[in-house]
Amino acid sequence: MAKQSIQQIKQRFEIIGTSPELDRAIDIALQVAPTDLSVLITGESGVGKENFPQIVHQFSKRKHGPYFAINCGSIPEGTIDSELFGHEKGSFTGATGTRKGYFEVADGGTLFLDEVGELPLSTQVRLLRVLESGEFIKVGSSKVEKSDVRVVAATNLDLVNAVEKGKFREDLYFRLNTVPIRIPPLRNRRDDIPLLFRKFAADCAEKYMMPQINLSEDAIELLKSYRWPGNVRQLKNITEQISIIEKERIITSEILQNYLPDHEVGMLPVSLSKIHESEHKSFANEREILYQVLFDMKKDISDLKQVVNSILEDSGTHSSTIIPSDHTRVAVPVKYEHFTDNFAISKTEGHDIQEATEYEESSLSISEVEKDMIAKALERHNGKRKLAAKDLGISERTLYRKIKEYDL
Ligand SMILES: Nc1ncnc2c1ncn2[C@@H]1O[C@H](COP(=O)(O)OP(=O)(O)OP(=O)(O)O)[C@@H](O)[C@H]1O
Repeated sequence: MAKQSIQQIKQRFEIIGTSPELDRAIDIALQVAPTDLSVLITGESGVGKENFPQIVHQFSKRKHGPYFAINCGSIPEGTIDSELFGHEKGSFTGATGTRKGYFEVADGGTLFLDEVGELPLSTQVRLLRVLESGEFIKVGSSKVEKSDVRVVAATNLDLVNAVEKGKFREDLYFRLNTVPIRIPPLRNRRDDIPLLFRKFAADCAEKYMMPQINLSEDAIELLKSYRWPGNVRQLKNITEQISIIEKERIITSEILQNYLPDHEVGMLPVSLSKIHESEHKSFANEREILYQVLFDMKKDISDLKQVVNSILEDSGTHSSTIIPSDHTRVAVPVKYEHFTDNFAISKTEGHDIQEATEYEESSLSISEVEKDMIAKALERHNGKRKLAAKDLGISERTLYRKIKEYDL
């Protein structure tokens, strides 16, 4: 494909980057588009896979037909068959009428199955059948129906590994992977990093009507040398954070490093102290949010200990009751009547020591905190995953995965 056409595609789909790997991925998408072959787009999370099925659709003979993008990871296992293939009235509780599925409504068009690796095995069987013969059966029906749909699938999982583990059908993998398109991680196309930064900074400046941020020379080098585990999505988030939080419009490497989580040396809470010191809370991904929560909880506990100690010292009863800052289990001979939001403590009147209460610093694991946060967010939003995911700052797909993982 001529460079010119690739350039036009980039403009039309607002794809930024000049790396040969990215150009090659666009080139393959354009070449395969007019055929009816299945396409599998692979690449780490956040690399920019979502544009590619649209390129395939827009440059195919189906471009005037319907196009639907379905996130397989965010649809509960119990309803995925019905979503994809439809159902008959009365086929399950709540099926008050017959419903068309995506394969029926997308007849003559393209279906983008994102996170295809998340499909349950039983749905994989149905998918293979429709891909091979165009035939499908609605849930609760026995009538075979036909549909002419082209499937473009995407995944950030290692499907070969999933096949080996028996989680993904090998025949379906080969059927979907007729033409693979691999989107390289951002760290393998470092020259694109400053271009993407400039684009996101310009978008942000326009959106919030503010002067655009620019990088100093040393900041460009730092940005390019970073590993970008969250790829373009992470770069976009960080650019937006800097645009909004920083007053300076020239971003130096000193400013920039406050926003780059220390993934190179492992994501230890120590990196949070840096964040805390600078008071720039940059959360590149959900794990960081959890570290921040843990960090804040730990700080709250030590603040609390200090308050208790100072009260005990004031009342002269401290000799045997100082709460050590680093011990996990201590005896506190104070009756806590209540803790207000700002940790004021009321002792029982007239008696400094009423009873010995055992105080145990809770040793919550990250997963426990995560589970708790997710459960609370779901409760707050009456089980509405979309709102809960937004509240938690994670994708709906990730939330769905976590719900399954924690059996919530
Ligand atoms: N080359 C690019 N130019 C401009 N924006 C990009 C580019 N690549 C990705 N983006 C932006 O980065 C964000 C993440 O991209 P996208 O959602 O396509 O990632 P993904 O690979 O599908 O991730 P996931 O597997 O987690 O769904 C989007 O906002 C997208 O617009």
